Amino acid sequence: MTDTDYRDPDALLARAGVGGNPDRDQHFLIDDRVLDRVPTYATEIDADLRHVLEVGAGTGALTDRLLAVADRVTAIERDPELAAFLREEFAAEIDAGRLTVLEGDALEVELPEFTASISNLPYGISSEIVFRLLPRGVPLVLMFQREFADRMAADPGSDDYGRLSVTAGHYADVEVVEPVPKEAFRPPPAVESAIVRTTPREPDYAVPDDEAFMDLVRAIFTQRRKTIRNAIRNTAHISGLSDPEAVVDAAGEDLMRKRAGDVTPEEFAKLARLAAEVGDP
Ligand SMILES: C[S@@+](CC[C@H](N)C(=O)[O-])C[C@H]1O[C@@H](n2cnc3c(N)ncnc32)[C@H](O)[C@@H]1O
Repeated sequence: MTDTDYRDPDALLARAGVGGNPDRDQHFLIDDRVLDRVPTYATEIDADLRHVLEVGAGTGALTDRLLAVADRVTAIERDPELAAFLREEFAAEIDAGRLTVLEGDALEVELPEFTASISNLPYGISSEIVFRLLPRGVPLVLMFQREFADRMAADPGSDDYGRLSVTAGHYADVEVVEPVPKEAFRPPPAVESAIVRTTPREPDYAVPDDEAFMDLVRAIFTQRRKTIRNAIRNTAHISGLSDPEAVVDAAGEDLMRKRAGDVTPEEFAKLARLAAEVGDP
């Protein structure tokens, strides 16, 4: 907790003249205690936040807290009225060079270099944005739907384990740090939420190409009930493998007998490496 005098989230909503539109993925955080805690999950692992990226800044209730802990913040907001409100409300911080408001779709704007992302995300873009942010190798503190958060943090062998868990687990240690009830938002979303923190780690099992790795994982999980051997064979047209048999032969019998839900990120990385070495032209 901090004694900084933050802008009141209700007053921000009133000044912005918005009520939150679920059709536009707008659920604003109004619980001061949650708002205060969100940045601390990042400062616990990186006390010196130089440049924070916030995706979906809304009326700026979280932006305000981020400016208190970071040297600089870049806030992306798609809604033109909210972007205009942010530029007006935070004019002093913008003039001081501490805040940049990027108006546009976070999946399309060119992302700056940043040292952490802390965001109460629009849930409609959770998957795409997380696959964009994870390869940057910086800490992420992101609010998701609870079910998405659980899938992201799932271990091999559990029902929730899938493409999302593999990709996240490859780039970072993933923790669900706080469940957040619907009442913390206005309007309340239909489902419970949770804050996830990812702490990047240099995998000791590098992949040659992030995109090829993600394509391979996605392809194999389309056949999660099949053995990896058959999944590799059946999905070469999706993963882009030119010589799936060479990968199957090189990967070893133990791995080929498993199913996707039991394969660790490290083993997927091994497959991606083999694919680059023997399976591609
Ligand atoms: C869940 S609200 C969070 C708002 C604010 N950060 C808060 O905590 O109160 C998500 C925000 O993202 C914006 N948004 C929705 N889709 C977006 C997209 N594709 N790119 C950027 N912003 C988006 C919405 O307009 C909304 O302001």
